[in-house]
Amino acid sequence: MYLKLILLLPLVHSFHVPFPLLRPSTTSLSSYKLVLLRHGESTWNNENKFTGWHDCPLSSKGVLEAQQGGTLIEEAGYKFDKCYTSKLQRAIKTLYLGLEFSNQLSTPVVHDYRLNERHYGGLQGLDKQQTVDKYGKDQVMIWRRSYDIPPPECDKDSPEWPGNDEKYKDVDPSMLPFSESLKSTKERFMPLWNDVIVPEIKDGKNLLIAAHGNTLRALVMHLDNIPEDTITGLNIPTGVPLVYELDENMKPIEMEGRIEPLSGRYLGDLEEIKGRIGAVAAQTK
Ligand SMILES: O=C(O)[C@@H](CO)OP(=O)(O)O
Repeated sequence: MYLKLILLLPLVHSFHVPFPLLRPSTTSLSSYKLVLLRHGESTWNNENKFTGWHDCPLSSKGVLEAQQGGTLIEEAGYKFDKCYTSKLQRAIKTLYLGLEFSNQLSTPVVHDYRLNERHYGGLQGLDKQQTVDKYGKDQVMIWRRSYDIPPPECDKDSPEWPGNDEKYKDVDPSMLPFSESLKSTKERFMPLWNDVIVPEIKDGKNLLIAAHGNTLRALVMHLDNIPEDTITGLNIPTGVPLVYELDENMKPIEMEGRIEPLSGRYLGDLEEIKGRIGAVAAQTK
């Protein structure tokens, strides 16, 4: 009897393999899974304003997008052990709506400022199209999408400098930006990825990261080893779950239905997603 049980154990374990999406907390034998989610449309996205660290809420469309993102997660069967998000309400609210609509609201959540959007410096609050009219399309494109050129800085006494915001009172002020390029955003985020998130993934935890367009661009740039001159053309749509499978070295496995240069794949209708990606690009014409 005991012998039979012992012989059966490996078989019981192998039942996990064909249904990796349905398992609550362990990984398949071949890969780790990670789900990324950009927040739904915010009120300032809707008003076409540079947002950065400004803490505006989701628009009503953004709420719907986040709910739909949660439904897609539920339909695909993803369950999370833990979630990471920023200190900004549009990402936090998106995360909770995503968890609510995938029936896992009790999942533990970590809020870390290192997942905040790229700080847009002195541009925060300006209308994107008016900024194009004033400075020209090329200059604004450099501020929006160049890899290492930051927008002009905000002032130290500006409400847009996070050192003047209670939310960041526990953060060393020297770590709080006046403006950031994608490169400096990536440098801010990578220690959280390497020191905190990667060990949890390797420990077998299924994670959901709800963050922002530019922090997620920084993460996929790292995961997919995207060159600096290619990342400039990459935009992440609001509220669409992006699923990655990673090997034991945290290298992504190319998934079916992916949109290059990403190895991960978005959940949902590909044509609609492509339209939403194009809409982000078209915010400055
Ligand atoms: O304004 C912002 O903070 C970001 C994301 O909404 O915009 P962009 O896509 O122009 O970097």
